Amino acid sequence: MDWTDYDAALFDLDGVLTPTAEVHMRAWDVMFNAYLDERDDDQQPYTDEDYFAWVDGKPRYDGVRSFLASRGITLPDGTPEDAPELETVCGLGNRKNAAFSAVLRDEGVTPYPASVALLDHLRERGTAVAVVSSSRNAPAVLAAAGLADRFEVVVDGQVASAAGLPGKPAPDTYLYAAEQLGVTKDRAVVLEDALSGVQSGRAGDFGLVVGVDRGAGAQPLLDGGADVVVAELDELIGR
Ligand SMILES: O=P(O)(O)OC[C@H]1O[C@@H](O)[C@H](O)[C@@H](O)[C@@H]1O
Repeated sequence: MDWTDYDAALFDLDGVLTPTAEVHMRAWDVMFNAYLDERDDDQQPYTDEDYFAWVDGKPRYDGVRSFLASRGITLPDGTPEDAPELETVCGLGNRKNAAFSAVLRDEGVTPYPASVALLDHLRERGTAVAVVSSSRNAPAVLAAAGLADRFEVVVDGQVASAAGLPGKPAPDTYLYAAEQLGVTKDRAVVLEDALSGVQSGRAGDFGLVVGVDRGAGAQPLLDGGADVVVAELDELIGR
């Protein structure tokens, strides 16, 4: 890869820099299956395919809404302050968050070594870097992974909501990060593991969209808008 063509790398976090997409995935599975069991309308279980199709990469409550809609279920939105016991979109999202936070607290996070190798390379060559994550937990995950001081710009779920930016697959959070770094979109690379994430990079017309296949599948990522798909980020170390 020739980095002289680019001024910045915009990284998704969960599943790109840290193996936390797995933790999100497990927490969603436990929460949605418990919820579907509670209902009396004979729903099929929630599966990993449901995660990749409806939830992966999206902001918390958008993921809940998308999955429920796929099953013909509509709940009141509620508000982000809703208690986890409430049967609302926000209540269910917050139920899942309790499970995610417990794993983060008990197990910590180790970043992918190959991703840290690419960050080291970009630091050496002076390429600007930002994190663009749908997650409201991104600052806590970055801190737990020892990566917080690597990024000057972090656009997470809280920042997006405060700035009124629509989440992935809309391009707005990535465009906002590029603007914060003072780089143009054609000189910026988006790195993403989720279908909604590569769609966001494509919709923003960025210089390069890199898909990282952590389970979404290389072909779906290419079809969604990735220019190239890699298994590990150190494949991108180059000039
Ligand atoms: O941590 P939060 O705010 O609930 O965000 C959830 C989402 O954060 C994203 O980064 C993950 O890719 C999603 O899969 C996850 O569902």
